[in-house]
Amino acid sequence: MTSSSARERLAAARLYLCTDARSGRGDLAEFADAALSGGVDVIQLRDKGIEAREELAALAVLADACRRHGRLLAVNDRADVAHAAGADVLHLGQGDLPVPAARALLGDRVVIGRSCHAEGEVAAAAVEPGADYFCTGPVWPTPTKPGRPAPGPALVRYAAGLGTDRPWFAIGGIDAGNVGQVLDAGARRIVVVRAVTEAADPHAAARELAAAVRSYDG
Ligand SMILES: Cc1ncc(COP(=O)(O)OP(=O)(O)O)c(N)n1
Ligand SMILES: Cc1nc(C(=O)O)sc1CCOP(=O)(O)O
Ligand SMILES: [Mg+2]
Repeated sequence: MTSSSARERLAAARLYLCTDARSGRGDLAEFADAALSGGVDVIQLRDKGIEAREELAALAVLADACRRHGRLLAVNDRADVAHAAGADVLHLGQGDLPVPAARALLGDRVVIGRSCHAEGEVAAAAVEPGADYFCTGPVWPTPTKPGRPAPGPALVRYAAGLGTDRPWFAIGGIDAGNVGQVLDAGARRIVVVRAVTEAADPHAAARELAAAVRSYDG
């Protein structure tokens, strides 16, 4: 895949899933198949504290699923792991590697994203050289990111008001019951964790979210 096609596919993505290595009650491949066939466009392995060797093993499972479904594989935090896994995407938070350092390690092929939690961070990420997309959140307080204050839908409205061409996603506390509020605030792309990883039927959960987000297209 060329770098431009990964960027184009990231721009076309509407539903981005972060999962740990244990989702699917031990059958990560089955879980990934269910989520991807339900409409997830990007899967990130987000498993804080996992050892690199174990992380690479889980990424190999997700990479195989992404290849079969033609979707993007994302790595959280670590440029070395993204390189070793042959990932399409690296996601960096405000406290992670600076974008130029990651870009120097990964070259132009890999899509790089940034987390933002305040207006100033959003304004900076919208023009930051080397960054391809950004995320705003948490929209609502979430146990997945304990202790992270939630700027709420106001930050989504701020990002939408910038009118930037750079792709951006809303994240934090989003599920099928409140996704309409996020879309009404101006988001056209979302990231979820529990709404799919903790769903009794991950395929149906992904399908419902993907349909909701895509219903705001065009
Ligand atoms: C797609 C996506 N958006 C935001 C985050 C959060 O990144 P960060 O703030 O670095 O926090 P951790 O996830 O590393 O705990 C993300 N991982 N992915
Ligand atoms: C990983 C993460 N990052 C956030 C941010 O605001 O950057 S919120 C978050 C957790 C989102 O999990 P859930 O969908 O289960 O609420
Ligand atoms: Mg991080």
